[in-house]
Amino acid sequence: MNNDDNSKASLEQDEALLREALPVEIQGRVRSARLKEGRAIVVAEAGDLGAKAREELEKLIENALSGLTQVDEVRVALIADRRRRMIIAVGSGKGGVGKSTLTTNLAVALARMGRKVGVIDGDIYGPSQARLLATEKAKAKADGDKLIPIESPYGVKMLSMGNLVAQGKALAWRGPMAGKALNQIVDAQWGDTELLLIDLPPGTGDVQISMMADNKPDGAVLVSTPQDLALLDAARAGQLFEDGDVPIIGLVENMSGYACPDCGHISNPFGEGGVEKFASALEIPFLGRIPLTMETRLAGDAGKPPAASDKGADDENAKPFIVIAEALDRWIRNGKV
Ligand SMILES: Nc1ncnc2c1ncn2[C@@H]1O[C@H](COP(=O)(O)OP(=O)(O)OP(=O)(O)O)[C@@H](O)[C@H]1O
Repeated sequence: MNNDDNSKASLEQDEALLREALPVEIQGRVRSARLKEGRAIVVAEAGDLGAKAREELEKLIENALSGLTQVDEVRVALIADRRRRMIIAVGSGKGGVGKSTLTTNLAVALARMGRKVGVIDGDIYGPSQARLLATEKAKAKADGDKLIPIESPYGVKMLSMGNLVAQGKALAWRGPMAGKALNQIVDAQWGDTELLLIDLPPGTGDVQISMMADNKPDGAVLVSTPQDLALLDAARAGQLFEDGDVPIIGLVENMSGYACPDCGHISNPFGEGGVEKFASALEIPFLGRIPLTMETRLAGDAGKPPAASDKGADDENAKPFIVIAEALDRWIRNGKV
């Protein structure tokens, strides 16, 4: 080994020593850690943290390293090299087709598969994620200028436009204000969240336009009921993503087939297979269909997403959401559903 190799090995040894002395939950933030004549110099990522959380991070690093015999002094430099999280938008052309229900259940199913997921309720004019994720009683707090997401009981963090605006005042939030609110939520203190699902308002309005400009999603899931009119609107919503070069991950058919709770007969109030045919005509992947069931609606109102069922995919109301979440998980891993 020459001198260069020696010094490289010793730098690496120092770095490993310092990193290992830190609590596991903050190790991922460390960009570099060096030790020079008893002085530990740690550079850590804190772009997503507010003032109080930054102070705490600094203290945690100082306390952990000052206990080492090799260290006399600790210097911490916090940088704001904003960590990139994946953003997936869930959109529809029309309201009431089940976009929010799908977003919640995909988030819960992905969290149960081990992903760290956050939900953003971008539907400023009719926020529903607080009800769906049972966080209605929680108030969003802030650390300095950073909002702190709310922990739902299902392992999914969330923030809603509804947390930023007093009930009944949403209509005054037009244009740039709505877009700004969305930016503030995307920039919140999401911590180790790796994936944000945005439940968009229906259509192609202000929130969508500002999202495409400032927080362009990595992909979009479109949801539609099987009626022709809903499909045409979904196509229009899809166009917005295509125009902005956002890949459409696929199309979901919601409220397809209604199983009569008394006799089990399946009827198709909105037609059958329409969304799949439509997806194939547009060469968009078809991600799956979610039947219309009384349980799904009641579960939504009660803040108990079917995807959180203890029975997992053995629960017939959870299964369709889990199947679509698995397709999404494959897309996140290999870019293909
Ligand atoms: N598969 C389903 N089976 C039964 N009810 C459903 C299903 N999907 C959604 N619903 C119900 O339909 C209603 C509308 O759903 P949801 O709020 O998810 O739609 P949305 O497209 O987000 O609507 P909005 O545009 O108002 O935000 C809710 O009462 C919900 O519980």
